[in-house]
Amino acid sequence: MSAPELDDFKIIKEGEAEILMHAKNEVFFNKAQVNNRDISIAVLRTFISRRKEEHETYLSRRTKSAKKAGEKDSAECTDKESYEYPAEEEKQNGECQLPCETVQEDLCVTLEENSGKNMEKNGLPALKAPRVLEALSASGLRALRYAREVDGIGQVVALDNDKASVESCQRNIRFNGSLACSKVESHLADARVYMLTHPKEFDVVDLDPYGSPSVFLDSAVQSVVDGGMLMCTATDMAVLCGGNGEACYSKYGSYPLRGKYCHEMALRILLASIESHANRYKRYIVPVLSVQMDFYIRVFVRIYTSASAMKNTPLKLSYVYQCTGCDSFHLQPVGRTISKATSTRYLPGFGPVVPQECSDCGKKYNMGGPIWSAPIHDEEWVNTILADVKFMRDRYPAYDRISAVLTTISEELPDVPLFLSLHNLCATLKCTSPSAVIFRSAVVNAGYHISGTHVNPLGMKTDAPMDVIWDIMRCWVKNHPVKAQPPEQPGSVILSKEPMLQANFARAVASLSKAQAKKVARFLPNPERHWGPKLRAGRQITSKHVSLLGPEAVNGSLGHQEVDEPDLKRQKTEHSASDTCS
Ligand SMILES: C[S@@+](CC[C@H](N)C(=O)[O-])C[C@H]1O[C@@H](n2cnc3c(N)ncnc32)[C@H](O)[C@@H]1O
Ligand SMILES: [Zn+2]
Repeated sequence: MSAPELDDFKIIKEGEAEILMHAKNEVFFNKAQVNNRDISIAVLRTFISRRKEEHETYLSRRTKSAKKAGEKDSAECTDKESYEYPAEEEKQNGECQLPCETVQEDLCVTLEENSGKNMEKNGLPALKAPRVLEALSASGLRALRYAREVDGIGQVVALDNDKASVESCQRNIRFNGSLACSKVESHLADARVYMLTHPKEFDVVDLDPYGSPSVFLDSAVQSVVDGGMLMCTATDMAVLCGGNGEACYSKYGSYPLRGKYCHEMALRILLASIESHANRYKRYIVPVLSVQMDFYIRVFVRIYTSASAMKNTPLKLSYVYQCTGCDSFHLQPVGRTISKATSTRYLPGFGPVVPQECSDCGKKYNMGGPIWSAPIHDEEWVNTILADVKFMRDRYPAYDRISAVLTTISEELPDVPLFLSLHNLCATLKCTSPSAVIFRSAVVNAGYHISGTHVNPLGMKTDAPMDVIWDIMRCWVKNHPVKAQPPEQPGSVILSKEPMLQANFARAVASLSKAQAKKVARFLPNPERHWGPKLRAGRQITSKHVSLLGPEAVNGSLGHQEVDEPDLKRQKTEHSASDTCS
Protein backbone atom coordinates (compact mmCIF):
# COMPACT_ATOMS: atom_id res chain seq x y z
CA MET A 1 0.00 0.00 0.00
CA SER A 2 1.44 3.37 -0.96
CA ALA A 3 2.14 5.96 1.72
CA PRO A 4 -0.79 8.32 2.14
CA GLU A 5 -0.43 11.67 0.35
CA LEU A 6 -0.68 14.83 2.42
CA ASP A 7 -3.52 15.94 0.14
CA ASP A 8 -5.54 13.01 1.46
CA PHE A 9 -5.67 14.65 4.88
CA LYS A 10 -7.36 17.65 6.35
CA ILE A 11 -6.12 19.36 9.49
CA ILE A 12 -8.50 19.60 12.42
CA LYS A 13 -7.59 21.96 15.23
CA GLU A 14 -9.10 21.83 18.68
CA GLY A 15 -7.58 23.79 21.55
CA GLU A 16 -3.86 23.69 20.99
CA ALA A 17 -3.79 20.31 19.29
CA GLU A 18 -3.99 19.63 15.59
CA ILE A 19 -4.80 16.29 14.07
CA LEU A 20 -4.61 14.98 10.56
CA MET A 21 -7.85 13.40 9.50
CA HIS A 22 -7.75 11.10 6.53
CA ALA A 23 -10.29 11.78 3.80
CA LYS A 24 -11.60 8.23 4.23
CA ASN A 25 -12.08 9.06 7.90
CA GLU A 26 -11.47 5.53 9.06
CA VAL A 27 -10.47 6.75 12.52
CA PHE A 28 -13.06 7.98 14.94
CA PHE A 29 -13.44 11.71 15.51
CA ASN A 30 -16.43 13.61 16.86
CA LYS A 31 -16.30 17.37 16.93
CA ALA A 32 -19.22 17.48 19.37
CA GLN A 33 -17.01 15.91 22.01
CA VAL A 34 -15.13 19.19 22.40
CA ASN A 35 -17.31 19.80 25.48
CA ASN A 36 -16.25 16.47 26.92
CA ARG A 37 -12.56 17.15 26.24
CA ASP A 38 -12.74 20.72 27.59
CA ILE A 39 -14.36 19.65 30.86
CA SER A 40 -11.79 16.88 31.21
CA ILE A 41 -8.97 19.38 30.77
CA ALA A 42 -10.53 21.63 33.41
CA VAL A 43 -10.78 18.68 35.82
CA LEU A 44 -7.19 17.65 35.07
CA ARG A 45 -5.93 21.14 35.87
CA THR A 46 -7.73 21.11 39.20
CA PHE A 47 -6.52 17.57 39.88
CA ILE A 48 -2.92 18.67 39.43
CA SER A 49 -3.23 21.65 41.75
CA ARG A 50 -5.15 19.57 44.32
CA ARG A 51 -2.50 16.88 44.33
CA LYS A 52 0.16 19.50 44.97
CA GLU A 53 -1.77 20.80 47.96
CA GLU A 54 -2.34 17.29 49.26
CA HIS A 55 1.32 16.47 48.82
CA GLU A 56 2.34 19.56 50.76
CA THR A 57 -0.06 18.65 53.55
CA TYR A 58 1.37 15.14 53.53
CA LEU A 59 4.94 16.41 53.70
CA SER A 60 4.26 18.79 56.54
CA ARG A 61 2.43 16.08 58.50
CA ARG A 62 5.25 13.67 57.88
CA THR A 63 7.81 16.21 58.97
CA LYS A 64 5.86 16.93 62.15
CA SER A 65 5.34 13.28 62.97
CA ALA A 66 8.98 12.49 62.22
CA LYS A 67 10.02 15.18 64.68
CA LYS A 68 7.68 13.74 67.30
CA ALA A 69 8.56 10.13 66.83
CA GLY A 70 12.28 10.66 66.64
CA GLU A 71 14.65 9.85 63.81
CA LYS A 72 14.66 6.04 64.15
CA ASP A 73 10.93 5.41 64.23
CA SER A 74 10.38 7.80 61.43
CA ALA A 75 12.85 6.05 59.18
CA GLU A 76 11.11 2.68 59.75
CA CYS A 77 7.79 4.19 58.95
CA THR A 78 8.99 5.81 55.75
CA ASP A 79 10.19 2.51 54.45
CA LYS A 80 6.82 0.86 54.82
CA GLU A 81 4.27 3.49 54.09
CA SER A 82 2.28 4.02 51.00
CA TYR A 83 3.60 6.74 48.79
CA GLU A 84 0.13 7.26 47.45
CA TYR A 85 -1.16 9.00 50.52
CA PRO A 86 -4.85 8.36 51.04
CA ALA A 87 -5.71 12.05 51.36
CA GLU A 88 -9.13 13.36 52.27
CA GLU A 89 -11.21 10.24 52.28
CA GLU A 90 -9.33 8.63 55.13
CA LYS A 91 -10.06 11.74 57.14
CA GLN A 92 -13.76 11.42 56.35
CA ASN A 93 -13.73 7.87 57.44
CA GLY A 94 -12.38 9.04 60.76
CA GLU A 95 -10.20 6.00 61.09
CA CYS A 96 -6.93 7.00 59.49
CA GLN A 97 -5.10 10.23 59.85
CA LEU A 98 -1.65 9.54 58.52
CA PRO A 99 -0.52 7.09 55.92
CA CYS A 100 1.77 5.36 58.40
CA GLU A 101 -1.22 4.73 60.61
CA THR A 102 -3.27 3.11 57.86
CA VAL A 103 -3.47 -0.59 57.26
CA GLN A 104 -3.10 -0.83 53.53
CA GLU A 105 -0.43 -3.42 53.14
CA ASP A 106 -1.58 -4.63 49.78
CA LEU A 107 -1.32 -1.11 48.57
CA CYS A 108 1.94 0.00 49.99
CA VAL A 109 4.38 1.00 47.36
CA THR A 110 7.76 1.04 49.00
CA LEU A 111 9.81 4.06 48.44
CA GLU A 112 12.72 2.20 46.93
CA GLU A 113 11.72 3.25 43.47
CA ASN A 114 11.51 6.77 44.73
CA SER A 115 15.08 6.88 45.87
CA GLY A 116 17.56 9.41 44.58
CA LYS A 117 16.22 12.02 42.25
CA ASN A 118 12.62 11.46 43.23
CA MET A 119 13.18 12.47 46.81
CA GLU A 120 12.69 15.86 48.44
CA LYS A 121 15.67 17.32 50.31
CA ASN A 122 14.31 15.98 53.59
CA GLY A 123 14.28 12.41 52.25
CA LEU A 124 10.52 12.30 51.72
CA PRO A 125 9.12 11.32 48.34
CA ALA A 126 8.79 14.07 45.74
CA LEU A 127 5.58 14.47 43.81
CA LYS A 128 5.88 13.13 40.30
CA ALA A 129 4.08 14.72 37.38
CA PRO A 130 0.85 12.75 36.93
CA ARG A 131 0.83 9.99 34.33
CA VAL A 132 -2.31 9.75 32.27
CA LEU A 133 -3.69 6.75 30.42
CA GLU A 134 -6.03 7.54 27.57
CA ALA A 135 -7.18 3.97 27.20
CA LEU A 136 -9.39 4.38 24.11
CA SER A 137 -7.68 7.09 22.16
CA ALA A 138 -8.68 6.84 18.45
CA SER A 139 -6.87 9.75 16.71
CA GLY A 140 -5.13 10.77 19.93
CA LEU A 141 -6.72 14.22 19.90
CA ARG A 142 -7.62 14.03 23.57
CA ALA A 143 -4.20 12.76 24.64
CA LEU A 144 -2.55 15.50 22.59
CA ARG A 145 -4.72 18.19 24.11
CA TYR A 146 -3.89 16.93 27.61
CA ALA A 147 -0.17 16.95 26.84
CA ARG A 148 -0.15 20.34 25.15
CA GLU A 149 -2.61 22.24 27.28
CA VAL A 150 -2.31 21.00 30.85
CA ASP A 151 0.66 22.47 32.70
CA GLY A 152 2.44 20.08 34.99
CA ILE A 153 1.17 16.95 33.29
CA GLY A 154 3.50 13.96 32.96
CA GLN A 155 3.53 11.21 30.38
CA VAL A 156 0.32 10.49 28.46
CA VAL A 157 -0.11 6.93 27.20
CA ALA A 158 -2.64 6.57 24.38
CA LEU A 159 -3.99 3.11 23.56
CA ASP A 160 -6.22 1.71 20.88
CA ASN A 161 -6.83 -1.82 19.66
CA ASP A 162 -7.44 -0.62 16.13
CA LYS A 163 -4.35 -0.50 13.90
CA ALA A 164 -5.53 2.43 11.78
CA SER A 165 -6.25 4.44 14.94
CA VAL A 166 -2.80 3.80 16.36
CA GLU A 167 -1.13 4.74 13.06
CA SER A 168 -3.20 7.90 13.00
CA CYS A 169 -2.35 8.66 16.63
CA GLN A 170 1.35 8.20 16.01
CA ARG A 171 1.17 10.43 12.95
CA ASN A 172 -0.66 13.05 15.01
CA ILE A 173 1.90 12.90 17.78
CA ARG A 174 4.65 13.70 15.25
CA PHE A 175 2.49 16.38 13.66
CA ASN A 176 2.15 18.14 17.03
CA GLY A 177 5.87 18.66 17.46
CA SER A 178 8.53 17.97 20.02
CA LEU A 179 6.52 18.56 23.20
CA ALA A 180 3.90 16.07 22.02
CA CYS A 181 6.62 13.60 20.98
CA SER A 182 8.27 13.82 24.39
CA LYS A 183 5.04 13.41 26.35
CA VAL A 184 2.63 11.25 24.38
CA GLU A 185 3.20 7.63 23.43
CA SER A 186 0.80 5.44 21.50
CA HIS A 187 0.41 1.65 21.63
CA LEU A 188 -1.66 -0.92 19.84
CA ALA A 189 -3.21 -2.80 22.74
CA ASP A 190 -6.43 -4.08 24.18
CA ALA A 191 -7.02 -1.50 26.90
CA ARG A 192 -8.32 -4.16 29.31
CA VAL A 193 -5.18 -6.25 29.10
CA TYR A 194 -2.96 -3.19 29.33
CA MET A 195 -4.72 -1.84 32.43
CA LEU A 196 -4.70 -5.23 34.13
CA THR A 197 -0.98 -5.56 33.53
CA HIS A 198 -0.30 -2.02 34.79
CA PRO A 199 -1.97 -2.03 38.22
CA LYS A 200 -1.92 1.22 40.21
CA GLU A 201 0.33 2.88 37.68
CA PHE A 202 -1.67 5.81 36.38
CA ASP A 203 -2.67 8.95 38.21
CA VAL A 204 -5.47 9.42 35.73
CA VAL A 205 -7.24 6.84 33.58
CA ASP A 206 -9.58 8.16 30.91
CA LEU A 207 -12.24 5.90 29.36
CA ASP A 208 -14.10 7.25 26.36
CA PRO A 209 -15.62 4.19 24.70
CA TYR A 210 -18.08 3.47 21.98
CA GLY A 211 -21.31 3.13 23.92
CA SER A 212 -20.86 1.44 27.27
CA PRO A 213 -17.69 1.51 29.38
CA SER A 214 -18.86 -1.52 31.37
CA VAL A 215 -16.30 -4.00 30.02
CA PHE A 216 -13.43 -1.64 30.88
CA LEU A 217 -14.40 -0.78 34.43
CA ASP A 218 -12.93 -3.79 36.21
CA SER A 219 -9.45 -3.28 34.81
CA ALA A 220 -9.63 0.52 34.92
CA VAL A 221 -10.32 0.68 38.68
CA GLN A 222 -7.19 -1.43 39.21
CA SER A 223 -4.93 0.70 37.07
CA VAL A 224 -5.44 3.97 38.99
CA VAL A 225 -3.04 4.87 41.83
CA ASP A 226 -4.45 5.63 45.27
CA GLY A 227 -5.91 9.10 45.20
CA GLY A 228 -5.82 9.00 41.40
CA MET A 229 -8.71 9.71 39.11
CA LEU A 230 -10.89 7.74 36.75
CA MET A 231 -12.68 9.75 34.06
CA CYS A 232 -15.37 7.75 32.33
CA THR A 233 -17.86 8.45 29.54
CA ALA A 234 -20.94 6.38 28.68
CA THR A 235 -22.98 7.06 25.55
CA ASP A 236 -25.34 4.09 25.80
CA MET A 237 -28.08 6.33 27.10
CA ALA A 238 -30.90 4.20 25.70
CA VAL A 239 -29.70 1.36 27.93
CA LEU A 240 -28.95 3.50 30.98
CA CYS A 241 -32.23 5.39 30.77
CA GLY A 242 -34.53 2.43 30.90
CA GLY A 243 -35.02 1.52 27.23
CA ASN A 244 -33.68 -1.93 28.03
CA GLY A 245 -33.84 -2.45 31.77
CA GLU A 246 -32.43 -5.96 31.60
CA ALA A 247 -29.52 -4.85 29.37
CA CYS A 248 -28.70 -2.14 31.90
CA TYR A 249 -28.82 -4.68 34.70
CA SER A 250 -26.47 -7.03 32.91
CA LYS A 251 -23.98 -4.28 32.07
CA TYR A 252 -24.12 -2.14 35.20
CA GLY A 253 -25.85 -4.26 37.87
CA SER A 254 -28.74 -1.80 38.31
CA TYR A 255 -32.26 -1.44 37.04
CA PRO A 256 -32.98 1.93 35.44
CA LEU A 257 -36.37 3.62 35.70
CA ARG A 258 -37.98 5.67 32.99
CA GLY A 259 -38.72 9.12 34.25
CA LYS A 260 -37.71 12.72 33.81
CA TYR A 261 -34.74 12.12 36.11
CA CYS A 262 -33.45 9.17 34.06
CA HIS A 263 -30.27 11.00 32.98
CA GLU A 264 -29.31 11.70 36.56
CA MET A 265 -30.24 8.13 37.41
CA ALA A 266 -27.88 7.06 34.60
CA LEU A 267 -25.05 8.97 36.26
CA ARG A 268 -25.85 7.32 39.57
CA ILE A 269 -26.03 3.86 38.01
CA LEU A 270 -22.61 4.34 36.43
CA LEU A 271 -21.17 5.54 39.76
CA ALA A 272 -22.68 2.56 41.61
CA SER A 273 -21.18 0.24 39.02
CA ILE A 274 -17.70 1.78 39.28
CA GLU A 275 -17.94 1.53 43.07
CA SER A 276 -18.91 -2.11 42.84
CA HIS A 277 -15.89 -2.89 40.64
CA ALA A 278 -13.63 -0.90 42.96
CA ASN A 279 -14.94 -2.75 46.03
CA ARG A 280 -13.67 -6.04 44.59
CA TYR A 281 -10.16 -4.73 45.16
CA LYS A 282 -10.80 -3.12 48.58
CA ARG A 283 -11.12 0.19 46.83
CA TYR A 284 -13.84 2.83 46.77
CA ILE A 285 -14.67 5.97 44.83
CA VAL A 286 -15.16 9.62 45.72
CA PRO A 287 -17.06 11.44 42.96
CA VAL A 288 -15.68 14.83 42.07
CA LEU A 289 -17.91 15.82 39.15
CA SER A 290 -20.69 14.00 37.27
CA VAL A 291 -22.02 15.54 34.09
CA GLN A 292 -24.80 14.75 31.67
CA MET A 293 -24.30 16.66 28.46
CA ASP A 294 -25.36 16.44 24.84
CA PHE A 295 -25.86 12.69 24.28
CA TYR A 296 -23.68 11.15 26.98
CA ILE A 297 -22.73 11.08 30.64
CA ARG A 298 -19.24 11.51 32.05
CA VAL A 299 -18.08 10.97 35.62
CA PHE A 300 -14.86 11.98 37.35
CA VAL A 301 -14.11 9.95 40.47
CA ARG A 302 -11.09 9.57 42.69
CA ILE A 303 -10.17 6.07 43.77
CA TYR A 304 -8.77 5.09 47.15
CA THR A 305 -8.01 1.86 48.91
CA SER A 306 -9.24 1.07 52.40
CA ALA A 307 -10.93 -2.10 53.55
CA SER A 308 -12.53 -0.22 56.44
CA ALA A 309 -13.83 2.74 54.42
CA MET A 310 -15.24 0.27 51.91
CA LYS A 311 -17.72 -0.91 54.54
CA ASN A 312 -19.53 2.40 54.02
CA THR A 313 -20.48 1.54 50.45
CA PRO A 314 -24.01 0.23 51.27
CA LEU A 315 -24.72 3.56 52.99
CA LYS A 316 -24.05 5.33 49.70
CA LEU A 317 -26.38 3.15 47.63
CA SER A 318 -30.18 3.09 47.44
CA TYR A 319 -32.99 1.41 45.58
CA VAL A 320 -35.58 3.75 44.10
CA TYR A 321 -39.31 3.17 44.39
CA GLN A 322 -41.13 5.02 41.66
CA CYS A 323 -44.92 5.15 41.69
CA THR A 324 -46.50 3.95 38.45
CA GLY A 325 -49.43 6.32 38.98
CA CYS A 326 -48.08 9.68 40.12
CA ASP A 327 -44.28 9.49 39.61
CA SER A 328 -43.61 10.06 43.32
CA PHE A 329 -40.28 8.50 44.20
CA HIS A 330 -38.69 7.30 47.43
CA LEU A 331 -35.18 6.08 48.20
CA GLN A 332 -34.51 2.82 50.03
CA PRO A 333 -30.95 2.81 51.41
CA VAL A 334 -29.13 -0.49 50.99
CA GLY A 335 -27.37 -0.28 54.35
CA ARG A 336 -27.32 1.56 57.67
CA THR A 337 -25.03 1.86 60.65
CA ILE A 338 -25.39 2.03 64.41
CA SER A 339 -22.66 3.95 66.15
CA LYS A 340 -21.88 3.32 69.81
CA ALA A 341 -19.01 5.20 71.46
CA THR A 342 -16.06 4.24 69.29
CA SER A 343 -17.58 1.32 67.42
CA THR A 344 -19.77 1.20 64.34
CA ARG A 345 -22.04 -1.69 63.36
CA TYR A 346 -22.95 -2.15 59.72
CA LEU A 347 -26.45 -3.47 59.06
CA PRO A 348 -28.86 -3.90 56.16
CA GLY A 349 -31.19 -0.95 55.55
CA PHE A 350 -34.62 -0.91 57.19
CA GLY A 351 -37.36 -1.52 54.68
CA PRO A 352 -39.53 -1.24 52.89
CA VAL A 353 -39.65 2.54 53.03
CA VAL A 354 -42.97 2.51 51.15
CA PRO A 355 -46.18 0.49 51.55
CA GLN A 356 -47.33 -1.87 48.77
CA GLU A 357 -49.50 0.89 47.35
CA CYS A 358 -48.53 4.54 46.92
CA SER A 359 -49.77 6.55 49.90
CA ASP A 360 -50.42 9.49 47.57
CA CYS A 361 -52.34 7.88 44.69
CA GLY A 362 -52.82 4.19 45.57
CA LYS A 363 -50.93 2.70 42.61
CA LYS A 364 -48.04 0.20 42.73
CA TYR A 365 -44.34 0.98 42.68
CA ASN A 366 -41.58 -0.01 40.29
CA MET A 367 -38.26 -0.58 42.01
CA GLY A 368 -35.04 0.52 40.31
CA GLY A 369 -31.41 0.67 41.33
CA PRO A 370 -29.33 0.30 43.30
CA ILE A 371 -28.05 3.77 42.47
CA TRP A 372 -25.30 5.89 43.97
CA SER A 373 -27.33 8.05 46.39
CA ALA A 374 -24.42 9.93 48.01
CA PRO A 375 -23.30 13.24 46.44
CA ILE A 376 -22.26 12.99 42.80
CA HIS A 377 -20.10 16.11 42.87
CA ASP A 378 -17.65 17.61 45.33
CA GLU A 379 -18.73 21.21 45.84
CA GLU A 380 -15.23 22.54 46.44
CA TRP A 381 -13.93 20.84 43.34
CA VAL A 382 -16.78 22.15 41.24
CA ASN A 383 -16.20 25.72 42.41
CA THR A 384 -12.46 25.46 41.77
CA ILE A 385 -12.99 23.96 38.32
CA LEU A 386 -15.51 26.67 37.43
CA ALA A 387 -13.21 29.43 38.69
CA ASP A 388 -10.34 27.98 36.67
CA VAL A 389 -12.48 27.75 33.54
CA LYS A 390 -13.53 31.40 33.92
CA PHE A 391 -9.96 32.47 34.58
CA MET A 392 -8.67 30.73 31.46
CA ARG A 393 -11.72 31.18 29.27
CA ASP A 394 -9.69 31.75 26.09
CA ARG A 395 -8.17 28.30 26.45
CA TYR A 396 -11.49 26.49 26.34
CA PRO A 397 -13.01 26.31 22.85
CA ALA A 398 -16.32 25.23 24.42
CA TYR A 399 -16.18 27.90 27.12
CA ASP A 400 -19.80 29.06 26.84
CA ARG A 401 -21.20 25.57 27.09
CA ILE A 402 -19.00 24.18 29.83
CA SER A 403 -19.18 27.28 32.02
CA ALA A 404 -23.00 27.15 31.76
CA VAL A 405 -23.09 23.48 32.77
CA LEU A 406 -20.61 23.95 35.61
CA THR A 407 -22.55 26.97 36.90
CA THR A 408 -25.75 24.94 37.05
CA ILE A 409 -23.93 22.06 38.72
CA SER A 410 -22.46 24.44 41.30
CA GLU A 411 -26.01 25.39 42.30
CA GLU A 412 -27.42 21.88 42.62
CA LEU A 413 -28.42 20.78 46.10
CA PRO A 414 -25.51 18.46 46.85
CA ASP A 415 -27.27 15.78 48.86
CA VAL A 416 -30.61 15.38 47.09
CA PRO A 417 -30.63 12.46 44.65
CA LEU A 418 -32.88 12.77 41.58
CA PHE A 419 -35.47 15.49 41.05
CA LEU A 420 -39.08 16.39 40.44
CA SER A 421 -40.57 17.63 37.24
CA LEU A 422 -43.14 20.35 37.69
CA HIS A 423 -44.62 19.34 34.34
CA ASN A 424 -45.12 15.78 35.55
CA LEU A 425 -46.75 16.91 38.79
CA CYS A 426 -49.18 19.07 36.82
CA ALA A 427 -49.78 16.33 34.23
CA THR A 428 -50.75 13.95 37.06
CA LEU A 429 -53.23 16.46 38.50
CA LYS A 430 -54.24 17.74 35.05
CA CYS A 431 -53.87 21.30 36.33
CA THR A 432 -52.26 24.44 34.96
CA SER A 433 -48.68 24.82 36.04
CA PRO A 434 -47.48 27.33 38.59
CA SER A 435 -44.42 29.21 37.40
CA ALA A 436 -41.13 27.74 38.56
CA VAL A 437 -40.58 30.75 40.84
CA ILE A 438 -43.97 30.35 42.51
CA PHE A 439 -43.48 26.64 43.04
CA ARG A 440 -39.95 27.14 44.35
CA SER A 441 -41.24 29.86 46.70
CA ALA A 442 -43.89 27.55 48.16
CA VAL A 443 -41.23 24.92 48.87
CA VAL A 444 -38.89 27.48 50.45
CA ASN A 445 -41.73 29.01 52.48
CA ALA A 446 -42.59 25.53 53.78
CA GLY A 447 -39.06 25.34 55.22
CA TYR A 448 -37.31 23.21 52.59
CA HIS A 449 -34.55 23.69 50.06
CA ILE A 450 -34.90 23.62 46.30
CA SER A 451 -32.53 23.96 43.35
CA GLY A 452 -32.33 23.31 39.65
CA THR A 453 -30.43 20.46 38.06
CA HIS A 454 -27.98 20.56 35.18
CA VAL A 455 -29.60 17.57 33.48
CA ASN A 456 -33.00 19.13 32.89
CA PRO A 457 -33.94 22.81 32.65
CA LEU A 458 -37.36 22.02 34.16
CA GLY A 459 -36.17 19.69 36.91
CA MET A 460 -36.21 20.66 40.59
CA LYS A 461 -34.22 19.09 43.36
CA THR A 462 -35.73 19.40 46.79
CA ASP A 463 -35.44 17.88 50.23
CA ALA A 464 -39.19 18.36 50.74
CA PRO A 465 -40.91 14.97 51.12
CA MET A 466 -43.46 13.92 48.48
CA ASP A 467 -46.43 14.51 50.81
CA VAL A 468 -45.36 18.15 51.24
CA ILE A 469 -45.00 18.51 47.47
CA TRP A 470 -48.47 17.13 46.90
CA ASP A 471 -49.89 19.40 49.63
CA ILE A 472 -48.38 22.39 47.84
CA MET A 473 -49.98 21.22 44.60
CA ARG A 474 -53.35 20.62 46.35
CA CYS A 475 -53.23 24.22 47.58
CA TRP A 476 -52.36 25.41 44.07
CA VAL A 477 -55.31 23.52 42.59
CA LYS A 478 -57.67 25.04 45.17
CA ASN A 479 -56.89 28.42 43.56
CA HIS A 480 -56.66 26.99 40.03
CA PRO A 481 -59.42 24.36 39.88
CA VAL A 482 -59.30 21.43 37.49
CA LYS A 483 -62.09 19.74 35.52
CA ALA A 484 -63.57 16.70 37.26
CA GLN A 485 -61.67 13.49 36.39
CA PRO A 486 -62.63 9.81 36.87
CA PRO A 487 -62.24 9.05 40.61
CA GLU A 488 -59.72 6.20 40.17
CA GLN A 489 -57.21 8.41 38.34
CA PRO A 490 -54.04 9.09 40.38
CA GLY A 491 -54.67 12.85 40.19
CA SER A 492 -58.22 12.47 41.51
CA VAL A 493 -57.04 10.30 44.41
CA ILE A 494 -54.39 12.86 45.34
CA LEU A 495 -56.81 15.79 45.13
CA SER A 496 -59.45 13.96 47.15
CA LYS A 497 -57.33 14.45 50.27
CA GLU A 498 -57.22 17.76 52.13
CA PRO A 499 -53.77 19.35 52.44
CA MET A 500 -52.17 19.23 55.89
CA LEU A 501 -50.00 22.20 55.01
CA GLN A 502 -51.18 25.63 53.93
CA ALA A 503 -48.84 26.54 51.09
CA ASN A 504 -47.54 30.08 50.92
CA PHE A 505 -46.88 31.09 47.32
CA ALA A 506 -45.46 34.54 48.16
CA ARG A 507 -42.25 35.00 46.26
CA ALA A 508 -39.30 33.91 48.41
CA VAL A 509 -35.84 35.37 47.97
CA ALA A 510 -34.25 31.93 47.69
CA SER A 511 -36.66 30.95 44.92
CA LEU A 512 -34.36 32.23 42.18
CA SER A 513 -31.18 30.36 41.42
CA LYS A 514 -27.97 32.39 41.62
CA ALA A 515 -27.52 32.04 37.89
CA GLN A 516 -31.05 33.24 37.23
CA ALA A 517 -30.56 36.16 39.60
CA LYS A 518 -27.34 37.09 37.78
CA LYS A 519 -28.87 36.25 34.41
CA VAL A 520 -26.08 33.78 33.66
CA ALA A 521 -26.92 31.38 30.82
CA ARG A 522 -27.31 27.83 32.06
CA PHE A 523 -28.69 25.78 29.17
CA LEU A 524 -27.40 26.60 25.73
CA PRO A 525 -28.65 25.32 22.38
CA ASN A 526 -26.33 23.13 20.31
CA PRO A 527 -23.89 25.21 18.31
CA GLU A 528 -24.73 23.51 15.02
CA ARG A 529 -26.90 20.83 13.43
CA HIS A 530 -26.06 17.15 13.87
CA TRP A 531 -24.44 17.72 17.25
CA GLY A 532 -24.58 14.20 18.50
CA PRO A 533 -22.89 10.82 18.58
CA LYS A 534 -21.20 9.35 15.53
CA LEU A 535 -21.18 5.88 14.10
CA ARG A 536 -18.26 3.65 14.95
CA ALA A 537 -15.26 4.50 12.80
CA GLY A 538 -15.13 2.37 9.67
CA ARG A 539 -18.89 1.72 9.45
CA GLN A 540 -20.34 2.33 6.04
CA ILE A 541 -23.04 4.88 5.46
CA THR A 542 -25.80 2.98 3.71
CA SER A 543 -28.96 3.95 1.90
CA LYS A 544 -30.74 3.17 5.17
CA HIS A 545 -28.97 6.08 6.84
CA VAL A 546 -29.70 8.35 3.90
CA SER A 547 -33.37 7.52 3.97
CA LEU A 548 -33.51 7.91 7.74
CA LEU A 549 -31.61 11.13 7.98
CA GLY A 550 -32.30 12.73 4.62
CA PRO A 551 -29.70 13.44 1.96
CA GLU A 552 -28.88 16.84 3.48
CA ALA A 553 -27.75 15.40 6.80
CA VAL A 554 -25.62 12.75 5.16
CA ASN A 555 -24.35 14.99 2.42
CA GLY A 556 -20.58 14.90 2.40
CA SER A 557 -20.60 12.05 4.86
CA LEU A 558 -20.74 9.17 2.46
CA GLY A 559 -17.10 8.52 3.12
CA HIS A 560 -16.99 10.50 6.32
CA GLN A 561 -19.23 8.36 8.51
CA GLU A 562 -20.84 11.39 10.13
CA VAL A 563 -24.24 10.27 11.28
CA ASP A 564 -26.29 11.52 14.15
CA GLU A 565 -28.08 9.30 16.56
CA PRO A 566 -31.59 10.64 17.17
CA ASP A 567 -33.36 9.34 14.07
CA LEU A 568 -31.41 6.12 14.08
CA LYS A 569 -32.47 5.64 17.66
CA ARG A 570 -36.07 5.16 16.60
CA GLN A 571 -35.26 1.75 15.28
CA LYS A 572 -32.49 1.10 17.73
CA THR A 573 -31.91 -2.30 19.17
CA GLU A 574 -29.67 -2.81 22.16
CA HIS A 575 -26.85 -3.72 19.82
CA SER A 576 -27.17 -0.68 17.65
CA ALA A 577 -27.43 1.52 20.75
CA SER A 578 -23.91 0.60 21.65
CA ASP A 579 -22.80 1.20 18.10
CA THR A 580 -23.22 4.90 18.49
CA CYS A 581 -20.43 6.45 20.33
CA SER A 582 -18.94 9.58 21.62
C1 LIG B 1 -15.09 6.78 21.00
S1 LIG B 1 -13.55 6.37 20.38
C2 LIG B 1 -12.43 7.34 21.33
C3 LIG B 1 -12.46 8.81 21.04
C4 LIG B 1 -11.35 9.61 21.66
N1 LIG B 1 -11.20 9.32 23.08
C5 LIG B 1 -11.55 11.10 21.43
O1 LIG B 1 -11.70 11.88 22.39
O2 LIG B 1 -11.58 11.51 20.25
C6 LIG B 1 -13.30 4.75 21.03
C7 LIG B 1 -12.01 4.10 20.57
O3 LIG B 1 -11.81 2.93 21.38
C8 LIG B 1 -11.16 1.96 20.61
N2 LIG B 1 -11.37 0.65 21.28
C9 LIG B 1 -12.50 -0.10 21.34
N3 LIG B 1 -12.28 -1.21 22.10
C10 LIG B 1 -11.00 -1.14 22.54
C11 LIG B 1 -10.19 -1.98 23.37
N4 LIG B 1 -10.68 -3.12 23.89
N5 LIG B 1 -8.92 -1.60 23.61
C12 LIG B 1 -8.42 -0.46 23.08
N6 LIG B 1 -9.14 0.37 22.28
C13 LIG B 1 -10.41 0.03 22.01
C14 LIG B 1 -11.79 2.08 19.24
O4 LIG B 1 -10.96 1.57 18.24
C15 LIG B 1 -11.98 3.61 19.13
O5 LIG B 1 -10.92 4.20 18.43
ZN1 LIG C 1 -48.47 7.47 43.45
